[in-house]
Amino acid sequence: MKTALTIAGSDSGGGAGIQADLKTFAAFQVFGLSAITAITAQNTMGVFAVQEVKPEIIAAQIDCLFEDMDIDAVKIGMVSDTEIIKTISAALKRNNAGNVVLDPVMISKSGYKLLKPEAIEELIRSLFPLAGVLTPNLVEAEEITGQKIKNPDDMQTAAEKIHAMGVKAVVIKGGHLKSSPVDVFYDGSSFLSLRGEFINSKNTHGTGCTFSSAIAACLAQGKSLPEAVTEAKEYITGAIQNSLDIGKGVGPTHHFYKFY
Ligand SMILES: Nc1ncnc2c1ncn2[C@@H]1O[C@H](COP(=O)(O)OP(=O)(O)O)[C@@H](O)[C@H]1O
Ligand SMILES: Cc1ncc(COP(=O)(O)O)c(N)n1
Repeated sequence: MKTALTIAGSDSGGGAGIQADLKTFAAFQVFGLSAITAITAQNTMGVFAVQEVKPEIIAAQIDCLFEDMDIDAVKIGMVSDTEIIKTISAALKRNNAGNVVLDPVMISKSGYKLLKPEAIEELIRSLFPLAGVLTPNLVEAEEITGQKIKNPDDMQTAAEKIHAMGVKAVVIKGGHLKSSPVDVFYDGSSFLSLRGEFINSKNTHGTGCTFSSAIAACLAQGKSLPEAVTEAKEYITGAIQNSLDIGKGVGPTHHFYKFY
């Protein structure tokens, strides 16, 4: 069986973070591994507390997995601060990690800062060069490029700017667009528009985590990057269409909608 590692924060509410990533890997029948960067006290209403994991424990989780197993893909989510980012970058380099999907998680849907603003520069410096693909949402792409993004044309310009910053490929997610959510993929040579219908659901907690993990699972299975992003878009669309009315706030998507 193929394996995928998620390096991310724990969401006690189960809809985002490590929990969403492992469920997604399982839905793709890829064996999931995890290195937890932070523990959040979180539910569908918000994030109430965060405890970051010590950098040496994060490094130990990553090292012991690579020492023991072949890891077919890596997804990176919440990375909190500069020290943690440097630690993850060094660990991935010394273990020659491949198929790295970097989701530059900055702010939760409920408005909590999951990345310290001063750490964005380090994220660009240390993790962008290791990423096979970066998956920012509109707000994150605006933060990274310093430009406003209002429509698919702006998304293409932003994708070119981000590619020039040293990532091999980028898919800018359009879930926050006013119009139908189109995601724009760019790998330095061609663009791909991943079109979707707007699904009128309040339960979209963890959509970005689920999408990036689905890309990692497809890469672990040996699919090409364009195939992986296309299949991940199909999967997240189905997961939102079948999303779950669990909790009082923004509920989770249904990771196992293909099975039950
Ligand atoms: N209401 C929606 N209807 C259809 N697709 C959506 C909707 N919300 C998000 N998506 C899709 O889910 C994926 C995650 O996007 P987004 O919600 O923008 O990420 P994030 O969780 O990082 O903010 C993208 O493929 C996006 O197009
Ligand atoms: C641990 C963790 N990682 C990522 C997210 C982002 O997910 P969302 O944007 O849906 O709040 C989150 N809320 N919690």
